[in-house]
Amino acid sequence: MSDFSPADILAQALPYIRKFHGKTLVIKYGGNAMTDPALQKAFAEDVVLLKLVGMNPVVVHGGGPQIEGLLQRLGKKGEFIEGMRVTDAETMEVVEWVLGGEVQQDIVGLINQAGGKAVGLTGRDGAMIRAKKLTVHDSKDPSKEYDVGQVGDIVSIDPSVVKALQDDAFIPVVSPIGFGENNESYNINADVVAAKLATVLSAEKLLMLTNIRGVLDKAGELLTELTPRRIDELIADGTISGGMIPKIAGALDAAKSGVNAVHIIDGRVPHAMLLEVLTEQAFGTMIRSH
Ligand SMILES: Nc1ncnc2c1ncn2[C@@H]1O[C@H](COP(=O)(O)OP(=O)(O)O)[C@@H](O)[C@H]1O
Ligand SMILES: CC(=O)N[C@@H](CCC(=O)OP(=O)(O)O)C(=O)O
Repeated sequence: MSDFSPADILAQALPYIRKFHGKTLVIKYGGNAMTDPALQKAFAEDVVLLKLVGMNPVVVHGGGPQIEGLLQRLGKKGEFIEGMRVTDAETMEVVEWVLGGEVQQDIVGLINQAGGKAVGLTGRDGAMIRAKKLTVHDSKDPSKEYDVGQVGDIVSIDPSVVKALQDDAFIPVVSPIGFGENNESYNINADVVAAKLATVLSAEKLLMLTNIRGVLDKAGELLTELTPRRIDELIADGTISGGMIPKIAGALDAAKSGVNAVHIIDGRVPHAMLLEVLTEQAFGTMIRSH
């Protein structure tokens, strides 16, 4: 970027502002990408800037490390299977408390401070995210199943509350909690919620901000583009593992369901989102639908 003067950079943004005007951008803000206060502030400023130039950002946030922190204080240790937190009743209470409370309100507060009008929602609000119990399949041997407790599989998303807020100049900030037939709560992976929400909103872009440069190959090199076939290979040989599994699965679903641009990007880079949306710079990993 140092080759460009500030005026060059601003001028470069114009075609992107025109292209994305009035379009919905779903931004997954990972718990790992939100640990540094200066980065959090830059993130909130980016969201507000995109809104003020006429785009419709919708934030879906995670909070894995923050949940882990409270579990530890309570003397519990989190366990993950295939990137999903094993969620017993007590863990579910912690998840609701952390995601629906502190983490969300921090993001809402920072966006408001940056001059936006953010509204925090969980999947219960506006009867948005209906879920049922998820059965996790082993990524290498799909006949093998795991019970991970109160983890939700999305049944449907009704985005009308998000749309209503968008139309009224608000910025929705969604935490990944769903509700079941008997009003029970479900803990849903935030990547999965972001991907599905992007699909039902017919979003132009899905940006997943995480704590790594993008998807890496076995040698640690950045993969700038991924096709469905390559993703299958990388999962089968164990190159993609842990938290990257639901992220890439969600990203691929969204790409196949018509979200035009799906990118996994490095949330540790200040203003990562602006660079991705408003400049020519290729950044992170782009997921292709075919
Ligand atoms: N092939 C891969 N490329 C990049 N990251 C990977 C890969 N396989 C597993 N990972 C792990 O996935 C993590 C990102 O997922 P996760 O921790 O769930 O992030 P977030 O909190 O942003 O959702 C990375 O930090 C890395 O440890
Ligand atoms: C089922 C499941 O794993 N839910 C996640 C929800 C939060 C999340 O996804 O946070 P990140 O985006 O920061 O990873 C969890 O309990 O950690």
